[in-house]
Amino acid sequence: MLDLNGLTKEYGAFRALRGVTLTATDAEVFGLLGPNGAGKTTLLRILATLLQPTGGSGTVCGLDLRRDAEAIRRAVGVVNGGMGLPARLTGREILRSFAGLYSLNRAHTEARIAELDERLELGRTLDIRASEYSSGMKQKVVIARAVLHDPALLILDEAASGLDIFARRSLLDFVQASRAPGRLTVYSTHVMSEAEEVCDRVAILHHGQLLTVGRIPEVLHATGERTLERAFFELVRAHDQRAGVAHAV
Ligand SMILES: Nc1ncnc2c1ncn2[C@@H]1O[C@H](COP(=O)(O)OP(=O)(O)OP(=O)(O)O)[C@@H](O)[C@H]1O
Repeated sequence: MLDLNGLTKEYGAFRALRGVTLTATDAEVFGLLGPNGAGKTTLLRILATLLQPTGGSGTVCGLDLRRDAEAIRRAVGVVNGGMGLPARLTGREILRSFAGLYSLNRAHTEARIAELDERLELGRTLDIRASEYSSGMKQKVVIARAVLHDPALLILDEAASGLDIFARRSLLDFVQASRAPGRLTVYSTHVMSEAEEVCDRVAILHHGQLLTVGRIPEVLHATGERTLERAFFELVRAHDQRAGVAHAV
């Protein structure tokens, strides 16, 4: 489903990703964790083919990140914290206009909107303009728009940031329910409790390098810690200590 081999990304002289190798299978929620500036958004943008890697290779749903960008875009849905919506349109109009981009027919679109209304409790958001949305209402429509075409890979990048506890709960429940054959959800966050709740496996990225990839109990066991947050601190600390030693030699 997702197969990355030594992916690198340089912005000028700055190395944002330093050889990322990982695989993820369908029917799982895969967590991408890391402190600010770790390279999470860079990696997710490469998966969505919004950025080209500088080196290495990778496939999404068997499609090549470099050669098959257009096909990958049809197979991917993206949600990030900063997405905008056209202020003058209602939720239903926004979803219908997106359906047009994906060439979904009218009957399919209406059935899908009804299904997402039920799953995401879109309610009033469908019939009032986006300019009148609260941030939780906005995020629901952003998510509905991202999954309207039933993408094989759903990428959520800090999707819960800025949401109140109700909207956050409904997002996490939606992610929990997203596991299905042929579907992979990649959930990026720096909030460890969210990852602990919804992710089956996690990768911890720091300074563009993967410090670990595994099921959460394996990560806890390997670090001897009780919580993912403690395991995260320990892995980052140990890495920085080794890097400090390496710099000092
Ligand atoms: N267009 C760019 N040009 C130069 N440097 C960039 C660019 N985009 C990102 N970077 C740098 O690459 C590094 C990784 O950024 P990225 O946004 O991928 O991290 P992140 O893990 O998503 O961080 P955050 O949690 O703060 O969003 C950062 O040091 C950032 O400053």
